[in-house]
Amino acid sequence: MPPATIICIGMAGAGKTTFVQRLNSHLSSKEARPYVINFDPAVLKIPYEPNIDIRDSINYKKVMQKYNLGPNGAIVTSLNLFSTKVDQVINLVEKKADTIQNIIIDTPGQIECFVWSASGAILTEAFASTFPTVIAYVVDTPRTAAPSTFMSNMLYACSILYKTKLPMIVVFNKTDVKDAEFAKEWMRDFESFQRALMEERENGNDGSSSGYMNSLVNSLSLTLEEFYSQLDVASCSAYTGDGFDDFMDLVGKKTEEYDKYYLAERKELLKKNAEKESQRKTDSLNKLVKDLDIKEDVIGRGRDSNVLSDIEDSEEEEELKAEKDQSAK
Ligand SMILES: Nc1nc2c(ncn2[C@@H]2O[C@H](COP(=O)(O)OP(=O)(O)OP(=O)(O)O)[C@@H](O)[C@H]2O)c(=O)[nH]1
Repeated sequence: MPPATIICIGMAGAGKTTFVQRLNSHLSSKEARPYVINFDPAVLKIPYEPNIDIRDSINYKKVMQKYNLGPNGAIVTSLNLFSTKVDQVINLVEKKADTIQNIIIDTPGQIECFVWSASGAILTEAFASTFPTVIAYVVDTPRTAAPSTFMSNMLYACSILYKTKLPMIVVFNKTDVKDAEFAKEWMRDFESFQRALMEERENGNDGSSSGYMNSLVNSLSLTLEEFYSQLDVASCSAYTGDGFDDFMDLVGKKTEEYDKYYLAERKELLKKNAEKESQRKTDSLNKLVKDLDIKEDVIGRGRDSNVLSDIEDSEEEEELKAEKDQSAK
């Protein structure tokens, strides 16, 4: 079975890097050492030993200086430069594919730099079309305890699901600080979330007492109900290691889902893209021919092979002639 890829995405400080470190040691302790990749060019120190580290090929500080960029621009440019090596990255991982069960990917905290950049999409696509791939959306549980923050975070997760079109597990991290039961309850029971929102509004904590905000929040929470129905939720503490067995069970479930639904969709998408690309090439070739006013018979299809068959024919004729001459003698 090909190894499952877990792409860890989450807001800055949600605990992605600590989560990757804990997951790495959790799997290693079960003698299922994963393949770990760091795609965050700006991180100073990582508490695990990655198999592939973007920082080995790209110097983020130099990118900043050379192209005169700010922090986010430099992350995007570093990812762009690195994405040109994506084939080599996939080759390296494929060589190890028989000996590993999981690939774990750490991404930059500036989600938009990864999820909404062309290079992030290229890297994600490359993995998703080679291995079963799952998104682990890491959430800072204590910092999402307010209903309006919770909703913003879930809308973000929803947009990532929409963009990547990959199976997703929402990981409520830092449960050693705050239990994630409240969040699970809000996801299960729409009314309990509405009540919490109402309380927040009555206490004047969300700063949105206008009628417009009320109706917007209500309709958004209904939209999220549909989103939750497709989600799987894990609660973990990257500090204590709690919840990692459950998380890995969900990865197994989502991998099956990937094989069942997403893979077929992906193949269809890749096929459509290939068709589009081939159509684009034909169109631009036709345009070029038209622009250069080249006559069609000059670029007639099979022209090269016609020349080849001529050579073969003439060779055959030569051989036949030689045979005839021989027998005549
Ligand atoms: N209490 C507690 N703290 C945690 C946990 N996981 C991470 N942290 C802390 O949260 C802070 C941020 O953790 P990181 O792992 O650096 O978070 P990140 O999402 O990788 O951050 P960026 O790379 O900046 O996006 C650090 O101080 C961690 O020690 C956890 O499970 N429990």
